Amino acid sequence: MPTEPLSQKDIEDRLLELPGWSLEGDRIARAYRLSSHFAATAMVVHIAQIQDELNHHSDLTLGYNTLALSVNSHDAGGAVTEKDFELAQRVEQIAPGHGAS
Ligand SMILES: C[C@H](O)[C@H](O)[C@H]1CNC2=NC(N)=NC(=O)C2=N1
Repeated sequence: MPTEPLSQKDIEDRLLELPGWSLEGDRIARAYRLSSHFAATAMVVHIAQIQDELNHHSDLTLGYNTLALSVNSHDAGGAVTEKDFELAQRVEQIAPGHGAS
């Protein structure tokens, strides 16, 4: 996967395909709400599995029934790259199965 920084335009274009995700400073981010603390915790574990598979790791904050992710690429000097969007896509794919919204 390329690790070059994406342009502002590329980031905005890709965010259009990821409802709920936004640019927060130099990171892409999204929060999810779940039905319970256990459901949120289970999704964290699933995300951890994906992150290890991709070797790309978000900052992930677990609340009572919420979780919040933000990610950029320190490999690219803290810029947003394709890898960040790949992780976001993968998390979006599993979110419905966890009842996350
Ligand atoms: C050595 C290893 O490939 C790097 O530290 C990986 C691991 N996980 C990572 N996660 C994120 N978010 N950004 C990175 O640049 C990154 N780099």
